[in-house]
Amino acid sequence: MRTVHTVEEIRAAEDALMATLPPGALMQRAVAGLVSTCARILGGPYGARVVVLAGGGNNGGDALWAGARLAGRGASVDAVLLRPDRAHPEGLAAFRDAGGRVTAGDDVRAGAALARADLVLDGILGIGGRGGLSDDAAELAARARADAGLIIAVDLPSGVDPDTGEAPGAHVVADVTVTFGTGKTALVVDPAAAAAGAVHAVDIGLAPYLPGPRTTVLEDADVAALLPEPGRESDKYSRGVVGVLAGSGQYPGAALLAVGGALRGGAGMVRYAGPDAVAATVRSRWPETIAGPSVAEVGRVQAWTVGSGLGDGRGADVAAAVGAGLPVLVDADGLRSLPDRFAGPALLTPHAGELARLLGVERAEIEARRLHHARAAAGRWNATVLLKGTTTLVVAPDGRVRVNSTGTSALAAAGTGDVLAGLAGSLLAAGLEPLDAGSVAAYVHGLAGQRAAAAGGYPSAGDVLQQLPAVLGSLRQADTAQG
Ligand SMILES: NC(=O)C1=CN([C@@H]2O[C@H](COP(=O)(O)OP(=O)(O)OC[C@H]3O[C@@H](n4cnc5c(N)ncnc54)[C@H](OP(=O)(O)O)[C@@H]3O)[C@@H](O)[C@H]2O)[C@@H](O)CC1
Ligand SMILES: [K+]
Repeated sequence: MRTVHTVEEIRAAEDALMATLPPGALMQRAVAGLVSTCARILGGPYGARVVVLAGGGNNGGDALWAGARLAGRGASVDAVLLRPDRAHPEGLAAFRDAGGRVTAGDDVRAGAALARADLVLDGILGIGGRGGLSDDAAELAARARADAGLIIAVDLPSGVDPDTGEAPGAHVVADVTVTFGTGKTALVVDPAAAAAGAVHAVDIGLAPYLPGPRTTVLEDADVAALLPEPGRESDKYSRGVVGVLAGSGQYPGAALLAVGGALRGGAGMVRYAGPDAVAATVRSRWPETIAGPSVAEVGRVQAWTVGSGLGDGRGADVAAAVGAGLPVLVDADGLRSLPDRFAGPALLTPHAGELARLLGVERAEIEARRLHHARAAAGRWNATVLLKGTTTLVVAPDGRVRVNSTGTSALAAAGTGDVLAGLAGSLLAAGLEPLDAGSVAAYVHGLAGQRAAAAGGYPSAGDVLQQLPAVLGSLRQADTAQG
C-alpha cells in the first residue's frame, strides 16, 4: 500500500524525527536518495550538464545539496536562484565549494544553461508551496520543459498544490519526481499528478512518526487481501446475491455488461429487474440469471446495482432499490434519482460530467478540483463517491480516500462503466463496505483493461469483462503464494 499524508502531518512527523537527529541529518537523507536517483537516471553523473532551479526554502536546499554532490561526482552544474536573498545558506555554500556556478533567474546565462542541460532539478517549491509559480519561475519552468533533456522534481513538481492535487497556476511539468518520507496528494490526484511523471519514493525514516494515512493507493497484495475468498462451504447465498437494475430497450447492452460484471466478479447469483425483452436478452447470454419485471418482484438480494443504461422513466424502481435498506451502487441514469441522503451503505459511480450535473457546476471545474468535488458529493449524499477518470478516486463520507493506480485509457470505451458497476455490486453483495468495494473494483477493472489492451487493438467493454476471471485468479494466486 502506498501512503499519502498531508503537509501538516508531514511537518509534525519531521519535527519529531529531527528532534532525535543531529542538525541537517534529515535533509542529508533526502539528498542522498535524490542524488542516487539522479545518478541512476543519468547513467552516471560524470560529464552531465545539470541545472538546479532553487527557490528560497528547504526544497531549494535539497536541490542545491544534490547539485553539490553531483558536481563532486564530475557533473557540470549551474544553479539558478529564484530568491538569492533567501537561498538555503548551507546548501548554497556546499554548492559553491563543490565548484557549482550560481546565476540569478533573470540572468541570460540561466537561459543558456537550461538550453544545454541534460538534467534540470526542480527545487523551486516543495510542501511549502502555495498558489502557482511566480512569473519569473514560470518562465524558467517553461524553458526547462522546452529545452532541457529531463526534469526531476524534488519532492513534488513546483507550483502544484500539495494537499489537494489542484494546479491553480503555472507549474513545473516533470518527467520524474523524487519524493521524501511519504506520498502527497499532489502526486496521486490529477491534474497535479499528471505533472509529477514517474514517482520515486525515498525512505527518510518518517514512517514511525506519521499517523495512519487517510489516503492510500492500493497495490496487488492489498486488493488480494480484500477480495472475498470463496471457501469450501460457500454457497450462492454466502457469495452474495446481486440485484441488477440496469439496461433498457434503448440500451440492452448495459444490462448484459452489468450482469456479466457481477457474475464474473464472483456473485453467487444475479437477479435482474427489467422489461421482459431485455431480460430475455440477458438470459440468452447469462442463462443463470433470475429475472423479474421490477425491483419489488424480482426476489431477495444482498445488494443492488442500479442505473447503468437505465434510460428515463424508471425513477420508481430506482427509489425502490435505493430504499430497500441494502447496500446499493448507483451509476449513470440512476444518479438522476438520488434520495436526499443515504441512510445505509451507498456507492455512487459518476464520471466528471455526471458529478458536474449532480453538483450543479461546470465539468471543467470538476476536472480542476476532482478531490474537492468528490468529497463534497460524499458529504452531501452521505455516500462513498467513486469519481471515474484516468486516476479514479474513491472517497468515503468519513474522509478516507483511495486513489486507483491501475487506470488506463483503454477503459475509455462505451460500456466499461457498466462492467465496473456490476463488478462493484458483486463486492457489495459479498459484504465489502463501499470504500473497499469501489476501490477493489476499480483496481481489478483497471488491470482487466490493461490485459485487454495488451491483447492488441482497442478493447471493447466485452473484452474487459472477459479478462476479469484471469485478473482475479492471478491476484488470488499471488496472495496464496505470499501467505
Ligand atoms: N523539514 C525537513 O527537515 C526536511 C524538508 N525537506 C524539504 O523541504 C521542503 C519544504 O521546505 P520549506 O518548508 O522550506 O518550503 P518550500 O516548499 O521550500 O517553500 C519555501 C517558501 O516559499 C514560499 N512560497 C510559497 N509559495 C510560493 C509561491 N507560489 N511562489 C513563491 N514563493 C512561495 C513560502 O514562503 P513565504 O512566502 O510564505 O514566506 C515557503 O515557505 C520539502 O518539500 C522537502 O523538499 C526534505 O529535505 C526533508 C527534510
Ligand atoms: K519541487
